[in-house]
Amino acid sequence: MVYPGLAQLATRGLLPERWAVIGTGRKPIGDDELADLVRSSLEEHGDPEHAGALDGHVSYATTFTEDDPGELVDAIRDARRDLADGGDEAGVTVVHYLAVPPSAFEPTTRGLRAHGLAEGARVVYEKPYGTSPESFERLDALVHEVLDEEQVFRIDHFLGKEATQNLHVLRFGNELFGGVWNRRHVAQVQVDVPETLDVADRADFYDETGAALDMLVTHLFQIAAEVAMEPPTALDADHLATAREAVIDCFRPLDPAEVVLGQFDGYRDIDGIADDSTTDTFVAARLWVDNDRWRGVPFLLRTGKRMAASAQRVTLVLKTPDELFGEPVGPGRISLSLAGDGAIDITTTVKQPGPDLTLATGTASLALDDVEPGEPLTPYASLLHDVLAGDRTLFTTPHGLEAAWRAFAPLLGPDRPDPEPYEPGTWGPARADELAGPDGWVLTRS
Ligand SMILES: NC(=O)C1=CN([C@@H]2O[C@H](COP(=O)(O)OP(=O)(O)OC[C@H]3O[C@@H](n4cnc5c(N)ncnc54)[C@H](OP(=O)(O)O)[C@@H]3O)[C@@H](O)[C@H]2O)C=CC1
Ligand SMILES: O=C1O[C@H](COP(=O)(O)O)[C@@H](O)[C@H](O)[C@H]1O
Repeated sequence: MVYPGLAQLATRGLLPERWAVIGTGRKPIGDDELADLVRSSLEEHGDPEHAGALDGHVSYATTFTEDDPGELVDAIRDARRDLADGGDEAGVTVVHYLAVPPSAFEPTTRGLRAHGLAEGARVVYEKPYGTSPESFERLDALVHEVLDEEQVFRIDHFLGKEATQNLHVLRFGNELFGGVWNRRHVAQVQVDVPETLDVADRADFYDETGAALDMLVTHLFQIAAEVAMEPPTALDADHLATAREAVIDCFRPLDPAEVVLGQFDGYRDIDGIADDSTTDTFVAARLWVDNDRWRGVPFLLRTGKRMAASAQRVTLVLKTPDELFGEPVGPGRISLSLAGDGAIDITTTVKQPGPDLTLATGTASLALDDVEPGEPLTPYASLLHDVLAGDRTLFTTPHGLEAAWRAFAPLLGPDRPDPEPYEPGTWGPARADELAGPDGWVLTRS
């Protein structure tokens, strides 16, 4: 996703005039293999029109460890010299992008310090930033020993999605929606990200991470915070970010009895996965936001691999009167699809066309790329652009993450539920359906 993001920025003329990418990893990669890697990344995840946008800009060097500079330290030095083109090398912005498993964040940060690569650089950390409250604290202490906070960009690409940013525009820009954004009008909130995807091509990363760390404490918590935030003191990007991070303090620590973990049948047969792995490939949780606005409204969060469908939906299920003209009313929903370029769908009760006063349900849909002049950036392109511009608004902060880890912590203790098996191609363990209440998950029903 990083290469396609860069390719989009390059094609749109949004990168600096002179730029270079040095890929790195532990094993050597030859020029042809690198070219294949980049090409397949662009084919699989990018826009065919951007093919070739990275040609001549990408090279590869084996990574450093704390004690060994590998090829990377020299490669960065040479690239800085080339990009400065006889000018001042201090004018070259260096971004270290740590798209590595969480266990590699600390050693890589120590390596940056050991090889003098931290000074003046920006460093992007992928998620999950830590794997527990303790490891989060240890990592963040180390990061602050090595870097100033202004140098740090903790990425959560769900925050870079067009539709995510529309959550607050829809709410704060339209009284119609802003007025119902509370427990008087909302029965429940669902953040639902089922995936048909497998994990076979990233078994090492996945087995040490699992669904709850990979997606719940990260993307789903951040989206829940986007929905739940209090109105910021000013409607600008900085205040919105502060409000988003602040509401995570109100997340009640998860009750393991309100969490269902799952593991799809066949997971343990994947190469690189232990025969007795208890890693979760599915998680559903009921989260409570303990403040006046949301008291009593369940936030239902669900995600998993090898499920029945792929979607990324945030839905506010609205309260409705019990009946109208003697007929049951509902459902009423404000729903956003975060996938792709995003969409907003409003579902309401309407009169069925015809002579009788009969009720029906209708949905009005707005594809966000239909909004003129529609030139959306992918989340990674958008966030990489922010990193280059030094704009940290859509990145997470230690304060918000500390609160997220506090709310997540009960799932790491002895009460962590055992993952329940589920058939690939289904909606996960049956118990997860009960969690959503009598009307169930909106996506499962549709
Ligand atoms: N895949 C996805 O859809 C998304 C992933 N992410 C995040 O990106 C990060 C990487 O995930 P993903 O790309 O899927 O995982 P992969 O397993 O595909 O890639 C991990 C990469 O890290 C390198 N690596 C592993 N250990 C080390 C180490 N000790 N030092 C240096 N490099 C190392 C590997 O290269 P080598 O083996 O050559 O060292 C490999 O390139 C994770 O933090 C994940 O949460 C975020 C958003 C989306
Ligand atoms: O961070 C991650 O996100 C992807 C889903 O990303 P998207 O581009 O489809 O929005 C998920 O599949 C992956 O497991 C996770 O690491």
